[in-house]
Amino acid sequence: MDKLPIHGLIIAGGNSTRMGSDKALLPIGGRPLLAHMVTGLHRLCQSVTISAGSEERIELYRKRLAECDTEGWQDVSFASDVYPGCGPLAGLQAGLAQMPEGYAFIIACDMPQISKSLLKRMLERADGEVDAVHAAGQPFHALVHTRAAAAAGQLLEQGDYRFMRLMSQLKTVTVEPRTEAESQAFENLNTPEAYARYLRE
Ligand SMILES: Nc1nc2c(ncn2[C@@H]2O[C@H](COP(=O)(O)OP(=O)(O)OP(=O)(O)O)[C@@H](O)[C@H]2O)c(=O)[nH]1
Repeated sequence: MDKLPIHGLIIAGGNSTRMGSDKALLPIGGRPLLAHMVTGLHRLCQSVTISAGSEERIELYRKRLAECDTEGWQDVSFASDVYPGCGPLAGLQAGLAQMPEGYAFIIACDMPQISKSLLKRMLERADGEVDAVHAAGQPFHALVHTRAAAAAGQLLEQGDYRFMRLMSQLKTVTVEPRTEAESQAFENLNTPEAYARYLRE
């Protein structure tokens, strides 16, 4: 399939407190979840960036990905947080700030069920004028223009770390899932129960 004219960003610098171990490294079919996420994004996007938080985490992820079948995606980029410890908004800011200009497809590291059909409908609404295209109440599996890095940085400077606060400041349009499969794109593996359920299904 032809790649879409977007770049992929995986936000992956969290603490995985609810899971109790690093979500990005959860084994699925013998490979870490992060490798599945990179493969999924690489098929759809021009490039893949992982916003991994710290330099230590970047080294760990680089090493773990290098152990996997790369399926052609040796060219993954990494970003470290400029505002460490400030949550997903800091991950978004760090990633967007170093990505090629344009729309970035933003996904959390614990969302393995990327929906190509939903993404394509989101892209149809990304006309260059809107800053972000997302489903109501959902910050991830969304398109955000790289110019939003500035507004994210301003919020972080003010000590406001709320991701949806950024969305409320941007010019956005919403695109809702139409099918069960599209809705599943928003499911996170953020607890051991969610992970066990995903492995069973
Ligand atoms: N780069 C970066 N990513 C983050 C940060 N905090 C959370 N994330 C990522 O943002 C996404 C959504 O965050 P959460 O689901 O709350 O992840 P989490 O903080 O690891 O999980 P909990 O500790 O259980 O709340 C996940 O993919 C996290 O890896 C951060 O400070 N920096």
